[in-house]
Amino acid sequence: MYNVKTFNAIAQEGLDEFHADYQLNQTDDADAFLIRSVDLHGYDFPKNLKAIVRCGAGFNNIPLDVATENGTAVFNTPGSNANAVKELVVAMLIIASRNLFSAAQYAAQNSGADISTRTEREKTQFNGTELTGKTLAVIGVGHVGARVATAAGALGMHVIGYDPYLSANDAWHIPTTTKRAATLEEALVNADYVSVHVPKNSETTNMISTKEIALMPKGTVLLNFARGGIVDNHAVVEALDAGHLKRYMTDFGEPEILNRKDVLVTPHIGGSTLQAEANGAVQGADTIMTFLETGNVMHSVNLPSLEVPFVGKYRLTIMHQNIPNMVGQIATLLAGADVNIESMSNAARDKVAYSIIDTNNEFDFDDVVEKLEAIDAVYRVRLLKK
Ligand SMILES: NC(=O)C1=CN([C@@H]2O[C@H](COP(=O)(O)OP(=O)(O)OC[C@H]3O[C@@H](n4cnc5c(N)ncnc54)[C@H](O)[C@@H]3O)[C@@H](O)[C@H]2O)C=CC1
Ligand SMILES: O=C(O)C(=O)COP(=O)(O)O
Repeated sequence: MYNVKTFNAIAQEGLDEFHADYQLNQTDDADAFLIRSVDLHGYDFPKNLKAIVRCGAGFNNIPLDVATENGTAVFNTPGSNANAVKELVVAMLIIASRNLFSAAQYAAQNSGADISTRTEREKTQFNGTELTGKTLAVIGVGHVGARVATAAGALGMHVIGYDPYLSANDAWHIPTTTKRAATLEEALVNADYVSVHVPKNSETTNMISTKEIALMPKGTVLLNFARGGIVDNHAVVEALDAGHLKRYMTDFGEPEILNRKDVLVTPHIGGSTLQAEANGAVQGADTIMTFLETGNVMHSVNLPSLEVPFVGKYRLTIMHQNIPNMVGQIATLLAGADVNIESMSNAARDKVAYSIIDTNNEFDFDDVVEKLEAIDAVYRVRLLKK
Protein backbone atom coordinates (compact mmCIF):
# COMPACT_ATOMS: atom_id res chain seq x y z
CA MET A 1 0.00 0.00 0.00
CA TYR A 2 1.31 3.44 -0.95
CA ASN A 3 0.42 6.69 0.82
CA VAL A 4 -0.08 9.86 -1.20
CA LYS A 5 -0.45 13.29 0.37
CA THR A 6 -2.06 16.06 -1.67
CA PHE A 7 -1.51 19.81 -1.37
CA ASN A 8 -3.62 22.52 -3.04
CA ALA A 9 -6.79 21.78 -4.99
CA ILE A 10 -6.07 18.62 -7.01
CA ALA A 11 -8.82 17.81 -9.53
CA GLN A 12 -11.01 14.81 -8.70
CA GLU A 13 -10.22 13.28 -12.11
CA GLY A 14 -6.63 12.78 -10.91
CA LEU A 15 -7.57 11.42 -7.49
CA ASP A 16 -9.88 8.90 -9.22
CA GLU A 17 -6.89 7.54 -11.17
CA PHE A 18 -5.30 5.91 -8.12
CA HIS A 19 -6.05 2.20 -7.86
CA ALA A 20 -6.70 0.15 -4.72
CA ASP A 21 -3.04 0.00 -3.65
CA TYR A 22 -3.07 3.73 -2.92
CA GLN A 23 -4.34 5.65 0.10
CA LEU A 24 -4.91 9.40 -0.08
CA ASN A 25 -4.69 9.71 3.67
CA GLN A 26 -2.77 12.96 4.09
CA THR A 27 -0.17 11.32 6.32
CA ASP A 28 3.07 13.27 6.67
CA ASP A 29 5.01 10.06 6.21
CA ALA A 30 3.81 9.77 2.61
CA ASP A 31 5.49 7.91 -0.26
CA ALA A 32 4.54 10.72 -2.63
CA PHE A 33 3.26 14.28 -2.61
CA LEU A 34 0.88 15.49 -5.33
CA ILE A 35 1.07 19.29 -5.36
CA ARG A 36 0.47 22.49 -7.30
CA SER A 37 1.85 25.85 -6.16
CA VAL A 38 2.48 25.15 -2.46
CA ASP A 39 5.89 26.50 -1.44
CA LEU A 40 8.01 23.59 -0.19
CA HIS A 41 11.11 25.67 0.57
CA GLY A 42 11.88 25.11 4.24
CA TYR A 43 9.60 22.05 4.36
CA ASP A 44 11.00 19.14 6.34
CA PHE A 45 10.86 16.29 3.79
CA PRO A 46 9.97 12.94 5.38
CA LYS A 47 12.68 10.32 4.83
CA ASN A 48 10.08 8.00 3.26
CA LEU A 49 9.18 10.54 0.56
CA LYS A 50 10.09 8.97 -2.78
CA ALA A 51 8.39 11.35 -5.20
CA ILE A 52 6.94 14.83 -5.50
CA VAL A 53 4.78 15.49 -8.53
CA ARG A 54 3.93 19.07 -9.41
CA CYS A 55 0.66 19.10 -11.39
CA GLY A 56 1.63 21.91 -13.74
CA ALA A 57 4.77 23.37 -15.27
CA GLY A 58 6.72 25.61 -12.88
CA PHE A 59 8.68 23.86 -10.15
CA ASN A 60 10.42 26.85 -8.56
CA ASN A 61 8.31 26.15 -5.44
CA ILE A 62 10.34 22.97 -4.78
CA PRO A 63 13.93 22.98 -3.46
CA LEU A 64 15.42 20.45 -5.89
CA ASP A 65 18.75 20.12 -4.09
CA VAL A 66 17.02 19.28 -0.79
CA ALA A 67 14.74 16.78 -2.54
CA THR A 68 17.70 15.11 -4.25
CA GLU A 69 19.66 14.88 -1.00
CA ASN A 70 16.58 13.19 0.51
CA GLY A 71 16.44 10.69 -2.39
CA THR A 72 13.18 12.19 -3.65
CA ALA A 73 12.45 12.30 -7.37
CA VAL A 74 10.64 15.47 -8.50
CA PHE A 75 8.37 15.54 -11.54
CA ASN A 76 6.10 18.01 -13.33
CA THR A 77 3.36 17.51 -15.93
CA PRO A 78 4.66 19.30 -19.03
CA GLY A 79 2.05 20.84 -21.29
CA SER A 80 -0.92 19.95 -19.07
CA ASN A 81 -1.98 23.58 -18.63
CA ALA A 82 -0.27 25.20 -21.63
CA ASN A 83 -3.46 25.73 -23.62
CA ALA A 84 -5.11 27.44 -20.65
CA VAL A 85 -2.21 29.89 -20.35
CA LYS A 86 -2.23 30.51 -24.10
CA GLU A 87 -5.92 31.43 -24.07
CA LEU A 88 -5.40 33.84 -21.18
CA VAL A 89 -2.46 35.47 -22.97
CA VAL A 90 -4.54 35.89 -26.14
CA ALA A 91 -7.25 37.52 -24.02
CA MET A 92 -4.64 39.86 -22.51
CA LEU A 93 -3.27 40.84 -25.94
CA ILE A 94 -6.77 41.84 -26.99
CA ILE A 95 -7.64 43.55 -23.70
CA ALA A 96 -4.43 45.59 -23.92
CA SER A 97 -4.83 46.58 -27.56
CA ARG A 98 -8.50 47.61 -27.24
CA ASN A 99 -8.33 49.21 -23.78
CA LEU A 100 -11.06 46.79 -22.74
CA PHE A 101 -10.50 46.95 -19.02
CA SER A 102 -10.85 50.75 -18.68
CA ALA A 103 -13.58 50.80 -21.35
CA ALA A 104 -15.67 48.29 -19.37
CA GLN A 105 -15.07 50.22 -16.13
CA TYR A 106 -16.21 53.44 -17.86
CA ALA A 107 -19.35 51.76 -19.21
CA ALA A 108 -20.21 50.27 -15.80
CA GLN A 109 -20.03 53.72 -14.18
CA ASN A 110 -21.80 55.58 -17.00
CA SER A 111 -25.43 56.05 -15.97
CA GLY A 112 -28.29 58.53 -16.39
CA ALA A 113 -30.79 59.44 -19.11
CA ASP A 114 -28.16 60.81 -21.52
CA ILE A 115 -26.06 57.63 -21.39
CA SER A 116 -26.15 57.06 -25.17
CA THR A 117 -25.28 60.64 -26.07
CA ARG A 118 -22.43 60.68 -23.60
CA THR A 119 -21.12 57.30 -24.75
CA GLU A 120 -20.96 58.43 -28.38
CA ARG A 121 -19.25 61.67 -27.39
CA GLU A 122 -16.69 60.17 -25.02
CA LYS A 123 -15.90 56.76 -26.50
CA THR A 124 -12.97 57.99 -28.59
CA GLN A 125 -10.78 57.91 -25.47
CA PHE A 126 -10.92 54.10 -25.74
CA ASN A 127 -9.84 53.90 -29.37
CA GLY A 128 -7.54 50.93 -29.80
CA THR A 129 -5.14 49.35 -32.23
CA GLU A 130 -5.42 46.04 -34.06
CA LEU A 131 -3.13 43.12 -33.43
CA THR A 132 -2.92 42.17 -37.09
CA GLY A 133 0.38 43.37 -38.54
CA LYS A 134 1.93 44.02 -35.12
CA THR A 135 5.01 42.17 -33.83
CA LEU A 136 4.98 39.89 -30.79
CA ALA A 137 8.22 38.72 -29.19
CA VAL A 138 7.82 35.40 -27.39
CA ILE A 139 10.56 34.80 -24.83
CA GLY A 140 10.77 31.05 -24.13
CA VAL A 141 9.12 28.97 -26.85
CA GLY A 142 8.28 25.80 -24.90
CA HIS A 143 4.81 24.35 -24.31
CA VAL A 144 3.14 27.70 -23.59
CA GLY A 145 5.32 29.91 -25.81
CA ALA A 146 4.83 27.73 -28.91
CA ARG A 147 1.06 27.82 -28.47
CA VAL A 148 1.11 31.60 -27.98
CA ALA A 149 3.22 31.93 -31.15
CA THR A 150 0.70 29.82 -33.11
CA ALA A 151 -2.31 31.75 -31.84
CA ALA A 152 -0.68 35.13 -32.46
CA GLY A 153 0.22 34.05 -35.99
CA ALA A 154 -3.43 33.11 -36.58
CA LEU A 155 -4.40 36.64 -35.48
CA GLY A 156 -2.12 38.04 -38.18
CA MET A 157 0.75 39.06 -35.92
CA HIS A 158 4.42 38.76 -36.85
CA VAL A 159 6.05 36.54 -34.23
CA ILE A 160 9.69 36.46 -33.22
CA GLY A 161 10.82 33.80 -30.72
CA TYR A 162 13.85 33.69 -28.44
CA ASP A 163 14.83 30.42 -26.74
CA PRO A 164 18.51 29.40 -26.63
CA TYR A 165 17.68 26.12 -24.83
CA LEU A 166 14.81 24.94 -27.01
CA SER A 167 14.47 21.14 -27.06
CA ALA A 168 14.21 19.40 -30.45
CA ASN A 169 10.83 18.01 -29.38
CA ASP A 170 9.44 21.47 -28.57
CA ALA A 171 10.81 22.89 -31.82
CA TRP A 172 8.34 20.66 -33.74
CA HIS A 173 5.46 22.69 -32.28
CA ILE A 174 6.62 26.13 -33.37
CA PRO A 175 5.00 27.46 -36.55
CA THR A 176 7.46 27.92 -39.41
CA THR A 177 6.36 31.56 -39.70
CA THR A 178 7.93 32.30 -36.31
CA LYS A 179 11.19 34.16 -36.81
CA ARG A 180 14.07 32.96 -34.68
CA ALA A 181 15.97 35.55 -32.67
CA ALA A 182 19.60 34.72 -31.92
CA THR A 183 19.68 37.07 -28.94
CA LEU A 184 17.20 38.54 -26.49
CA GLU A 185 18.03 41.98 -27.88
CA GLU A 186 17.10 40.90 -31.42
CA ALA A 187 13.71 39.73 -30.13
CA LEU A 188 12.99 42.93 -28.21
CA VAL A 189 14.07 45.75 -30.53
CA ASN A 190 11.13 45.63 -32.93
CA ALA A 191 8.43 44.25 -30.64
CA ASP A 192 5.07 45.92 -30.14
CA TYR A 193 4.21 43.21 -27.61
CA VAL A 194 6.58 41.07 -25.49
CA SER A 195 5.32 37.93 -23.76
CA VAL A 196 7.53 36.01 -21.34
CA HIS A 197 7.23 32.19 -21.03
CA VAL A 198 10.44 30.99 -19.35
CA PRO A 199 10.79 29.06 -16.08
CA LYS A 200 11.87 31.07 -13.04
CA ASN A 201 15.43 30.26 -12.00
CA SER A 202 18.65 32.10 -11.16
CA GLU A 203 19.25 32.90 -14.86
CA THR A 204 15.77 34.25 -15.57
CA THR A 205 15.24 36.28 -12.38
CA ASN A 206 14.98 39.92 -13.48
CA MET A 207 15.71 38.84 -17.06
CA ILE A 208 13.46 41.72 -18.16
CA SER A 209 14.75 44.80 -16.36
CA THR A 210 15.68 48.42 -17.17
CA LYS A 211 18.19 47.55 -19.92
CA GLU A 212 15.85 45.12 -21.69
CA ILE A 213 12.82 47.43 -21.45
CA ALA A 214 14.93 50.27 -22.91
CA LEU A 215 15.57 48.06 -25.97
CA MET A 216 11.83 47.79 -26.65
CA PRO A 217 10.25 50.50 -28.84
CA LYS A 218 8.25 53.22 -27.07
CA GLY A 219 4.67 52.05 -26.54
CA THR A 220 5.40 48.33 -26.12
CA VAL A 221 2.99 46.19 -24.10
CA LEU A 222 4.72 43.71 -21.76
CA LEU A 223 3.03 40.48 -20.64
CA ASN A 224 4.24 38.16 -17.89
CA PHE A 225 2.18 35.02 -17.33
CA ALA A 226 5.25 32.97 -16.34
CA ARG A 227 6.33 34.01 -12.81
CA GLY A 228 6.74 37.03 -10.60
CA GLY A 229 10.37 38.10 -10.42
CA ILE A 230 11.24 37.24 -14.04
CA VAL A 231 10.23 40.81 -14.84
CA ASP A 232 11.66 43.49 -12.56
CA ASN A 233 8.63 45.39 -11.24
CA HIS A 234 10.61 48.51 -10.33
CA ALA A 235 11.93 48.78 -13.89
CA VAL A 236 8.37 48.32 -15.19
CA VAL A 237 6.97 51.08 -12.97
CA GLU A 238 9.74 53.47 -14.09
CA ALA A 239 9.14 52.68 -17.76
CA LEU A 240 5.35 53.09 -17.38
CA ASP A 241 5.82 56.41 -15.57
CA ALA A 242 8.17 57.60 -18.34
CA GLY A 243 5.62 56.55 -21.00
CA HIS A 244 8.08 54.12 -22.54
CA LEU A 245 6.00 51.01 -21.77
CA LYS A 246 2.32 51.31 -22.67
CA ARG A 247 0.97 48.57 -20.39
CA TYR A 248 1.99 45.69 -18.18
CA MET A 249 -0.27 42.64 -18.04
CA THR A 250 0.62 39.96 -15.49
CA ASP A 251 -0.64 36.99 -13.49
CA PHE A 252 1.58 37.90 -10.53
CA GLY A 253 0.53 40.81 -8.33
CA GLU A 254 3.01 42.52 -6.04
CA PRO A 255 2.43 45.76 -4.09
CA GLU A 256 4.56 48.01 -6.32
CA ILE A 257 2.46 47.38 -9.45
CA LEU A 258 -1.05 47.39 -7.96
CA ASN A 259 -3.69 50.13 -8.41
CA ARG A 260 -2.38 51.53 -11.68
CA LYS A 261 -4.48 52.16 -14.78
CA ASP A 262 -1.68 50.91 -17.03
CA VAL A 263 -1.22 47.59 -15.20
CA LEU A 264 -3.65 44.69 -15.30
CA VAL A 265 -3.08 41.97 -12.71
CA THR A 266 -4.84 38.62 -12.60
CA PRO A 267 -4.54 36.38 -9.51
CA HIS A 268 -2.30 33.56 -10.88
CA ILE A 269 -5.11 31.98 -12.90
CA GLY A 270 -3.13 31.00 -16.02
CA GLY A 271 -3.63 27.29 -15.38
CA SER A 272 -6.97 27.58 -13.62
CA THR A 273 -9.38 25.94 -16.04
CA LEU A 274 -11.33 22.72 -15.50
CA GLN A 275 -9.48 21.10 -18.39
CA ALA A 276 -5.98 22.13 -17.32
CA GLU A 277 -6.55 21.10 -13.71
CA ALA A 278 -7.90 17.72 -14.80
CA ASN A 279 -5.02 17.18 -17.27
CA GLY A 280 -2.40 18.01 -14.64
CA ALA A 281 -3.99 15.86 -11.93
CA VAL A 282 -4.43 12.81 -14.19
CA GLN A 283 -0.90 13.13 -15.59
CA GLY A 284 0.43 13.66 -12.05
CA ALA A 285 -1.34 10.60 -10.61
CA ASP A 286 -0.10 8.43 -13.50
CA THR A 287 3.44 9.71 -12.96
CA ILE A 288 3.34 8.75 -9.27
CA MET A 289 2.00 5.25 -9.98
CA THR A 290 4.52 4.58 -12.75
CA PHE A 291 7.44 5.70 -10.62
CA LEU A 292 6.41 3.94 -7.42
CA GLU A 293 5.50 0.66 -9.15
CA THR A 294 8.19 0.40 -11.84
CA GLY A 295 10.89 2.90 -10.88
CA ASN A 296 10.77 4.22 -14.46
CA VAL A 297 11.41 7.94 -14.73
CA MET A 298 9.76 10.33 -17.20
CA HIS A 299 9.35 14.10 -16.90
CA SER A 300 11.52 14.37 -13.83
CA VAL A 301 13.18 17.69 -13.13
CA ASN A 302 15.98 16.34 -10.93
CA LEU A 303 16.56 12.82 -12.31
CA PRO A 304 17.51 11.66 -15.81
CA SER A 305 14.80 9.98 -17.88
CA LEU A 306 15.13 6.20 -17.68
CA GLU A 307 12.49 3.75 -18.84
CA VAL A 308 13.24 0.02 -18.86
CA PRO A 309 10.67 -2.78 -19.34
CA PHE A 310 10.33 -4.57 -15.96
CA VAL A 311 11.57 -7.98 -17.21
CA GLY A 312 12.81 -9.67 -14.05
CA LYS A 313 10.97 -10.70 -10.90
CA TYR A 314 12.81 -8.16 -8.80
CA ARG A 315 14.04 -4.67 -9.49
CA LEU A 316 16.49 -2.50 -7.60
CA THR A 317 16.44 1.22 -8.30
CA ILE A 318 19.32 3.29 -7.04
CA MET A 319 19.47 7.08 -7.02
CA HIS A 320 23.05 8.23 -6.50
CA GLN A 321 25.63 10.89 -7.21
CA ASN A 322 27.01 11.10 -10.72
CA ILE A 323 30.64 10.28 -9.85
CA PRO A 324 33.15 7.67 -11.09
CA ASN A 325 32.93 4.01 -10.08
CA MET A 326 29.33 4.00 -8.81
CA VAL A 327 28.16 1.39 -11.33
CA GLY A 328 31.31 -0.66 -10.60
CA GLN A 329 30.72 -0.56 -6.84
CA ILE A 330 27.05 -1.50 -7.24
CA ALA A 331 27.82 -4.42 -9.61
CA THR A 332 30.59 -5.72 -7.33
CA LEU A 333 28.33 -5.59 -4.29
CA LEU A 334 25.55 -7.43 -6.13
CA ALA A 335 27.98 -10.09 -7.40
CA GLY A 336 29.13 -10.62 -3.82
CA ALA A 337 25.50 -11.20 -2.77
CA ASP A 338 24.93 -13.75 -5.59
CA VAL A 339 22.57 -11.48 -7.49
CA ASN A 340 22.51 -12.44 -11.16
CA ILE A 341 21.85 -9.23 -13.11
CA GLU A 342 19.37 -9.74 -16.00
CA SER A 343 19.48 -6.13 -17.05
CA MET A 344 21.21 -3.02 -15.78
CA SER A 345 20.71 0.53 -17.01
CA ASN A 346 22.20 3.78 -15.81
CA ALA A 347 21.60 7.38 -16.80
CA ALA A 348 22.94 10.67 -15.50
CA ARG A 349 21.78 14.26 -15.36
CA ASP A 350 24.10 16.91 -13.99
CA LYS A 351 25.17 15.77 -10.53
CA VAL A 352 22.58 12.98 -10.19
CA ALA A 353 22.52 9.48 -11.66
CA TYR A 354 19.98 6.69 -11.53
CA SER A 355 20.35 2.93 -12.04
CA ILE A 356 17.76 0.25 -12.65
CA ILE A 357 18.78 -3.39 -12.12
CA ASP A 358 16.50 -6.37 -12.83
CA THR A 359 17.09 -9.90 -11.56
CA ASN A 360 15.17 -13.16 -11.31
CA ASN A 361 16.94 -14.79 -8.42
CA GLU A 362 16.05 -14.57 -4.74
CA PHE A 363 18.64 -12.87 -2.53
CA ASP A 364 18.86 -11.47 0.97
CA PHE A 365 16.77 -8.41 0.13
CA ASP A 366 17.18 -6.45 3.37
CA ASP A 367 20.91 -7.06 3.60
CA VAL A 368 21.59 -5.99 -0.01
CA VAL A 369 19.44 -2.86 0.25
CA GLU A 370 21.15 -1.92 3.50
CA LYS A 371 24.63 -2.40 2.02
CA LEU A 372 23.79 -0.41 -1.12
CA GLU A 373 22.36 2.39 1.01
CA ALA A 374 25.54 2.42 3.06
CA ILE A 375 27.55 3.51 -0.01
CA ASP A 376 28.37 7.15 0.65
CA ALA A 377 27.15 8.62 -2.63
CA VAL A 378 23.83 6.71 -2.69
CA TYR A 379 20.69 8.77 -2.00
CA ARG A 380 18.03 6.04 -2.08
CA VAL A 381 17.64 2.36 -2.90
CA ARG A 382 14.28 0.76 -3.63
CA LEU A 383 13.43 -2.91 -4.06
CA LEU A 384 10.40 -3.59 -6.27
CA LYS A 385 8.77 -7.00 -6.63
CA LYS A 386 6.54 -7.94 -9.54
N1 LIG B 1 0.41 31.58 -14.95
C1 LIG B 1 0.30 30.28 -14.76
O1 LIG B 1 -0.63 29.79 -14.11
C2 LIG B 1 1.29 29.35 -15.40
C3 LIG B 1 2.60 29.74 -15.50
N2 LIG B 1 3.51 28.90 -16.11
C4 LIG B 1 4.91 29.36 -16.14
O2 LIG B 1 5.34 29.37 -17.49
C5 LIG B 1 6.60 28.74 -17.57
C6 LIG B 1 6.73 28.07 -18.93
O3 LIG B 1 5.81 27.00 -19.01
P1 LIG B 1 5.94 25.92 -20.17
O4 LIG B 1 5.98 26.60 -21.48
O5 LIG B 1 4.90 24.90 -19.94
O6 LIG B 1 7.38 25.33 -19.85
P2 LIG B 1 8.42 24.68 -20.88
O7 LIG B 1 9.49 24.08 -20.04
O8 LIG B 1 7.69 23.84 -21.85
O9 LIG B 1 9.00 25.95 -21.68
C7 LIG B 1 9.92 26.85 -21.14
C8 LIG B 1 10.85 27.27 -22.26
O10 LIG B 1 11.69 28.32 -21.77
C9 LIG B 1 12.97 28.14 -22.36
N3 LIG B 1 13.98 28.85 -21.58
C10 LIG B 1 14.58 28.50 -20.42
N4 LIG B 1 15.45 29.43 -20.02
C11 LIG B 1 15.41 30.41 -20.96
C12 LIG B 1 16.10 31.64 -21.13
N5 LIG B 1 17.00 32.05 -20.22
N6 LIG B 1 15.81 32.39 -22.21
C13 LIG B 1 14.90 31.99 -23.13
N7 LIG B 1 14.24 30.82 -23.04
C14 LIG B 1 14.47 30.05 -21.97
C15 LIG B 1 13.17 26.63 -22.35
O11 LIG B 1 14.17 26.23 -23.28
C16 LIG B 1 11.79 26.14 -22.74
O12 LIG B 1 11.65 25.95 -24.13
C17 LIG B 1 6.63 27.75 -16.40
O13 LIG B 1 7.95 27.48 -15.97
C18 LIG B 1 5.84 28.46 -15.34
O14 LIG B 1 6.67 29.25 -14.53
C19 LIG B 1 3.15 27.72 -16.68
C20 LIG B 1 1.86 27.28 -16.59
C21 LIG B 1 0.82 28.04 -15.87
O1 LIG C 1 1.88 25.24 -13.85
C1 LIG C 1 2.33 26.31 -13.42
O2 LIG C 1 3.53 26.65 -13.51
C2 LIG C 1 1.44 27.26 -12.74
O3 LIG C 1 1.84 28.36 -12.43
C3 LIG C 1 0.04 26.84 -12.41
O4 LIG C 1 -0.09 27.01 -11.03
P1 LIG C 1 -1.34 26.36 -10.26
O5 LIG C 1 -1.20 24.88 -10.36
O6 LIG C 1 -2.56 26.86 -10.97
O7 LIG C 1 -1.23 26.87 -8.87
